[in-house]
Amino acid sequence: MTLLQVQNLCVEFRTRSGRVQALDRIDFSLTAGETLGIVGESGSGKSVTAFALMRVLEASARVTSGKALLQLGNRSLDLLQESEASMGTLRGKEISMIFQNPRTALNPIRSVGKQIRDVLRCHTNLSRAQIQARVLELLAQVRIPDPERRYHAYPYELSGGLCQRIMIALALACSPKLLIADEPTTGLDVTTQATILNLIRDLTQAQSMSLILITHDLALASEYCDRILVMHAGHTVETAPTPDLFHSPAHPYTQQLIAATPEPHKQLLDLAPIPGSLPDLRADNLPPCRFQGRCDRYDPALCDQTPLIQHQLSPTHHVACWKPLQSPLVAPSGHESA
Ligand SMILES: Nc1ncnc2c1ncn2[C@@H]1O[C@H](COP(=O)(O)OP(=O)(O)OP(=O)(O)O)[C@@H](O)[C@H]1O
Repeated sequence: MTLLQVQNLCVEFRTRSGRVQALDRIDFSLTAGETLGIVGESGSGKSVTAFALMRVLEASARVTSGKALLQLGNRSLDLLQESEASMGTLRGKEISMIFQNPRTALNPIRSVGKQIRDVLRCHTNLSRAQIQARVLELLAQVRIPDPERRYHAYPYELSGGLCQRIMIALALACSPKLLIADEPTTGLDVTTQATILNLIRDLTQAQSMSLILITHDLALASEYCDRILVMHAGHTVETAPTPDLFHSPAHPYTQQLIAATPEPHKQLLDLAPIPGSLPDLRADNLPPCRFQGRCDRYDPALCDQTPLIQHQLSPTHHVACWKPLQSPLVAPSGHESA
């Protein structure tokens, strides 16, 4: 069953130096209980996608088109159209987010136990005693040692790893249907990273939640995600089940990302850096394919056609490229297969 359907999502920022077209026609869906990885280099639009879904974009941002349909029972809500009051109810209860830096996401002047208590007070009808018990249960679930004592701790008294566990407890307090984890292990050491990601995976699986895991690390996404969506410069360039993406990448950017991803058998010199950089998203006449300036398969006669083509390689594998590395299933009507 589809839990979330994002269609044609476009977001821009107004800046002094012009309009930044941060997201352009983002499309993806997520089924109940599925883990979707959103990967791409810095600036590709991963966080803006998450903020748009949570409706926490900053004031200079504007959603210029699109839908984000969240299925709750037999109700379908468009997250981009819901009132602020309705979003206040949905956030924390039905959709939650774990942010990159737990120290800045947590309230620095409130004890962590009280912060979890606040979420439960806001979204449940539990009694005072039940809330207290649930907070301790959540602290134990995210494996905080000595929950009774840590309840009274302030974020500055806890390590980065413990703060991230508190964020997870806050996000999962009301068992939302969808959890968005935006680079949840930024700034943590490798061992703590694995512990935090395993914790997120175990808790979301135990509650059959859907998870969107945002990361620039393709290797990490391959370990934790059922499906991967690759973003480049505000475009969705490829979506596929994780094994398909690795065995038969269809977009040249995905292929380059895989070649740049460390693996146990690869030497440092085997890793191929991705040439070039993201295009300037302030440009008024961005090319239809935003990867063309970095692509060795670029053919102006084909690749400058607008709009950018969406090829289907299998029912679950899609690529936005005129010259994909794999043959499409069927050429879309009106187009020759590239
Ligand atoms: N406040 C802002 N004003 C102007 N442009 C912005 C603003 N915030 C984000 N952008 C632009 O939106 C684009 C997408 O940014 P986003 O933060 O989503 O990237 P990201 O893929 O999450 O990167 P990172 O991995 O570094 O978090 C970038 O080009 C960025 O410059």
